[in-house]
Amino acid sequence: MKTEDKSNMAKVRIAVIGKSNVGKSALTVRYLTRRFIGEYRRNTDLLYRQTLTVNNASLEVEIVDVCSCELALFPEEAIYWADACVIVYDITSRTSFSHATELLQRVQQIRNQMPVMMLANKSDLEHLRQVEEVEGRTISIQHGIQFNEVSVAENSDAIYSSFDLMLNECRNQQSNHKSRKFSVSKMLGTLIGTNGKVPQNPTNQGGTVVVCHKSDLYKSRVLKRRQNFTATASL
Ligand SMILES: Nc1nc2c(ncn2[C@@H]2O[C@H](COP(=O)(O)OP(=O)(O)OP(=O)(O)O)[C@@H](O)[C@H]2O)c(=O)[nH]1
Repeated sequence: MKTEDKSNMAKVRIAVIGKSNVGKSALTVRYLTRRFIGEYRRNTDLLYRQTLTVNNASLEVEIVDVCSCELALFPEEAIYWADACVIVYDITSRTSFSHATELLQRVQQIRNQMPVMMLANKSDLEHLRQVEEVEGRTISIQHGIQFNEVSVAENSDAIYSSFDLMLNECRNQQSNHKSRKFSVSKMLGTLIGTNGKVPQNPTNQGGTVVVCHKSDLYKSRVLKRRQNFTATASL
């Protein structure tokens, strides 16, 4: 795709959060590459960038996989940076469910219009289950968000359908916002003579995986700089 085409492409940023070891990295890589990788580098936040086709339209997606965000280190910067948020817990860990519930409340306190979904991972480990599906579903209904139980290891279809649904929701929000912004800039353009043209920055091409240190992510300037990062790292 040409750079000039890509500069008009919709872009969605997603923050994947949840307690350590729930499968955030495995989920992100599964969604983007269809592969399951058992072990990942710990204590590292990862930023993934990839162009996807969702509902026959290209979309530039950035996903930040925030490593083990304990409540004391609530990833506020990542939540403000993101257009949508995925909260993950592990059905074999009740503490990860309590943690996810607290994260959900805090996310909705600071970004109440942001699309959020909750994924209950490791449904293949039924014999170790500590959290019933109905518990996750109930809390999600109470907060008006999407919920699915999945197994990243077993490649549940719901991983793809739920991410796609959330990306569509973001795109719709953005196009509604854009059309409102367009009418305002058009009106201003008529008044000051710019014909409503808003300058746009060119965006990068291709899929990218950026490895960064956990502490860096809380500095928003670092995230902004990374948007122009082109080096790749193996998964
Ligand atoms: N059985 C099973 N194991 C899984 C599943 N998803 C992830 N795992 C395993 O769970 C462990 C943790 O996965 P990660 O993706 O590293 O978890 P994380 O949430 O990113 O962990 P932190 O980096 O510590 O925050 C790994 O051993 C994965 O192989 C799943 O669906 N089923």
